[in-house]
Amino acid sequence: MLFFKEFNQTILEILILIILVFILSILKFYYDYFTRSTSYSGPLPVPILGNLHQYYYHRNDIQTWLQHLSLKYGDVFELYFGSCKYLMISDSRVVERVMSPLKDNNYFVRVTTKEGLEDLQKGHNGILFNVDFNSWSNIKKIFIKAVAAPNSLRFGMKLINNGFKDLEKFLDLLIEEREEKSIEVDFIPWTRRVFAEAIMLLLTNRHPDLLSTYYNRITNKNPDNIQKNLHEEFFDRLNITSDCVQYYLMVPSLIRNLPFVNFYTSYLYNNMMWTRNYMYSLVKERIEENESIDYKEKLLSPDMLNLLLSANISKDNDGNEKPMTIEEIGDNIAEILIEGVDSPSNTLSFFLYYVGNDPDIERRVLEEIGNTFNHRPKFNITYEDLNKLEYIEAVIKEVLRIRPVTATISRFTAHPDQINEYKIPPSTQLSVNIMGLHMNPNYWEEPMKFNPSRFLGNNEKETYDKNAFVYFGGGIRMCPGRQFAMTQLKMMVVLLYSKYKFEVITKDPSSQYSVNTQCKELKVRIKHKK
Ligand code: HEM
Repeated sequence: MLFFKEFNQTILEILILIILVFILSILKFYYDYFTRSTSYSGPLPVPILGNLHQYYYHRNDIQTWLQHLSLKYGDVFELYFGSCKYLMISDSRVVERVMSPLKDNNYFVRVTTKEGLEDLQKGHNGILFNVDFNSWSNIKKIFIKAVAAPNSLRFGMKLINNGFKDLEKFLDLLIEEREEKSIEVDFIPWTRRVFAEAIMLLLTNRHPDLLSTYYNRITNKNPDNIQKNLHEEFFDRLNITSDCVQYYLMVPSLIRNLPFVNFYTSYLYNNMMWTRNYMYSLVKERIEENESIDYKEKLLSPDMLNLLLSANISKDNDGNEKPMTIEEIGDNIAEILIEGVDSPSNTLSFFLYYVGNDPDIERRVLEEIGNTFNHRPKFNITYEDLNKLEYIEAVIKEVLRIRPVTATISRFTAHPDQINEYKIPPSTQLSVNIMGLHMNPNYWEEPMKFNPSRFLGNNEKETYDKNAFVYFGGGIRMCPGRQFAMTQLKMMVVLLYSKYKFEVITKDPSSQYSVNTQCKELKVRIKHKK
């Protein structure tokens, strides 16, 4: 009896001790929080999680949540992901400094080495998370040559043209089958496949046959019996890969490894590894191919994969330049594929949605296409033609103002800074709050209204504050694929609206899960134009 009494007593003491430690650590957390040196307002964080629980609560519409927070807490406020503090910025004066085009602007780095990136064995050697200026700029030069040089832009147009021809073939087959000569489809899988085929061909000279495999599956009586091919599987997993990187950057490993949470963590991690292994085998295949052809032929295919294979970008331990490893090359290509597929396809889907819901805007889009191409039934679109499409460009900009491809853009500062009234302490993680800027009544008249005409002024600087419009980011890390993306988008708009009439059925194609905008669904009825 006495033994049990003493045993219970000890258990009780241990419990009290645990509760005391728990209470003390909470008190310490809030003491540190309320006495922090430079403080901005923001939603109250909780220990370990910070504001992550609020983030996940609002995960279906992070952009609106961030917009509300900036209205509530001001143009510079704090948000905690785990114990990491982010300063969320939606003051255009701060953005101007943070997104300066100068090489040594103090804000070159996106994020510093984070345990999350290390846990993913994702080094800092690609474009997106590179912290070393020289290695980043070498890879960027290759990117510009393969994607953004005038020849590459023209080649990109040709690829979109070919992709559209395939799309047209399959849509026409579907339309012809119907008595009513129209078809209702979710447009997202189609548009995503056109862009994915184009960027894959541009970067790796490999045709992934995504449109034909998709058509075969949806027209088969037992679609579930038709297995996805490897390329399809890869592109379906790509946006999970992008979510995985965000998740590893934001969620501390302690939480990632908690029971039940670890199921989700493994799901993301395994997806990431699957896409990586796919990329690595693609690189290995190319190395074998190159070994079997002569030097002259190799020069004929200056795609990004070959350019990366022949460049000396990495450095060994003694600082000597050396070729990149298969893994480094694969990760580089995968990064660009992620950027190059989802951003344009979401933008095009939202374009169809907004234009389809406003007959006046639709009329102006059709008029511009008609006038530019003189109502020619068959035409070859040139790069110069695309530059004339001012109204369509304004609609694309307005889509990207209201539906930016990402809710935030990160920058890290090593040195302290003072930007107007804002003090930026050293080692601060900044995050440009895009919705806070794009929907800010200080910078935009009727910000909630979809109004492309706001971008039609003769001189952009006079009509809007360019630091309040960061649809392609800004400064030295600004999207290097922007011209390529704009060219492809305009081309798709011209081709689609010249041939088809669209009736938008989906009422709310709102964004989905995570900081990246994902158009969830876009049901449209498509028929031929008379
Ligand atoms: C509608 C289409 C697109 C939009 C709205 C878009 C937007 C963005 C934004 C906001 C950033 C961050 C910029 C910053 O940190 O300041 C970015 C970065 C990037 N984008 Fe795009 N993008 C698009 C299409 C593309 C395409 C088609 C490619 C490739 C072919 C691409 C490649 C990249 C790369 C490599 C980066 C990282 C740049 C760096 O860290 O230095 N993007 N993009």
